[in-house]
Amino acid sequence: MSWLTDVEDDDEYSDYDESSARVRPNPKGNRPRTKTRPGHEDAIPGRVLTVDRGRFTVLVGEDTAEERTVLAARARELGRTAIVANDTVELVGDTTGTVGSLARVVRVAERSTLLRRSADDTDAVERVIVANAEQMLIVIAAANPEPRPRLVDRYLVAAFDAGVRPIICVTKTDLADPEPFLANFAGLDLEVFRRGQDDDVTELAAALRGRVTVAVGHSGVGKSTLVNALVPGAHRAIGRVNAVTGRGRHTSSSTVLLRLSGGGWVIDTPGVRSFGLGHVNTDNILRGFDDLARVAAECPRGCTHLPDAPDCELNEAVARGELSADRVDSLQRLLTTLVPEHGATLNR
Ligand SMILES: Nc1nc2c(ncn2[C@@H]2O[C@H](COP(=O)(O)OP(=O)(O)OP(=O)(O)O)[C@@H](O)[C@H]2O)c(=O)[nH]1
Ligand SMILES: [Zn+2]
Repeated sequence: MSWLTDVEDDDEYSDYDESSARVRPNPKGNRPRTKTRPGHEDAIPGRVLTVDRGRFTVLVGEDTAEERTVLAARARELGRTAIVANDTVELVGDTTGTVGSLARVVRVAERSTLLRRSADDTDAVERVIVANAEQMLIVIAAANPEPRPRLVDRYLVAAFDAGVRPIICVTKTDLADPEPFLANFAGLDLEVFRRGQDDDVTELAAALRGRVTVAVGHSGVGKSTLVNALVPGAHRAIGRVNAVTGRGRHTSSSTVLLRLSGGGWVIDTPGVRSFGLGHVNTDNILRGFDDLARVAAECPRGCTHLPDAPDCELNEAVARGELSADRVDSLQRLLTTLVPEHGATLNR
């Protein structure tokens, strides 16, 4: 299973059936269908900060003198449309944000990106985790717990599927040299940050400034420690790594947006440890590789682009010396995470 059993789902989902939160397969882009209804001309926009038991905390009037958080519930007319962290929604009713007030969400704006996961690799039903993120910060420890390339591959696939730019931060570089591990990703041209105990986070903070970044990482890698360094005052609970399992203990499980002091947001996803990739298709991954996608456009129909694929243009371009073997290797490794017998067993 790709999803730890000790993780609570966002309560949002327990009230609605799976079909409610799913997005229709859409190989041409990852924009979901959004329900828009006429009326409510007086509705005001806001950013969903948290989702909890059918209640949404929405930031209204962002960066203005009228900025406030408003508690809201889903309007009946919205039906079962998913509302997730960082969605832009429109509110009607009591939007004053005063204690005891409750507004209604009447619209969910079209999303620019959409991070999704399925329950496991064999499950094509997907759930939305975060909307409109621009970057995915993949947090991985140099040691304790040992870094696993296949886990990072899975995050990368989820990022490419979402249309989100992946970046990596290796923590605990005081414990081990991260370079041998990072060599696995050399062909991907990723921005990589390294951090040891108490190192400052100036460079990473600069890469996040003014952007919306969703942070993901396996338990115990030091994600909370990192988020606290990036967002002083965030007070994300720091766990202890179990000496036997090398895993941390989850202290909280709901997705939350944290504001960066220089502008921008970090979205912490304590409940999201890995991604079931049952909903992802090859084309979605290829979109993250413009240079290779252009070549692969000439492949035979239904080409898997794997090393054994007959007449695959990618393999042939490498053989002719026209494409970097490293880069095609990297793509092929990501594509193999979608082959059930590889992905499913390497999931945890
Ligand atoms: N040596 C070393 N330890 C670190 C570093 N960063 C975090 N730790 C420790 O690693 C342990 C786990 O850190 P957390 O920040 O709780 O990890 P997490 O990824 O948030 O894990 P959960 O608490 O399970 O969500 C804590 O004991 C931290 O003090 C680092 O750079 N070097
Ligand atoms: Zn091919």
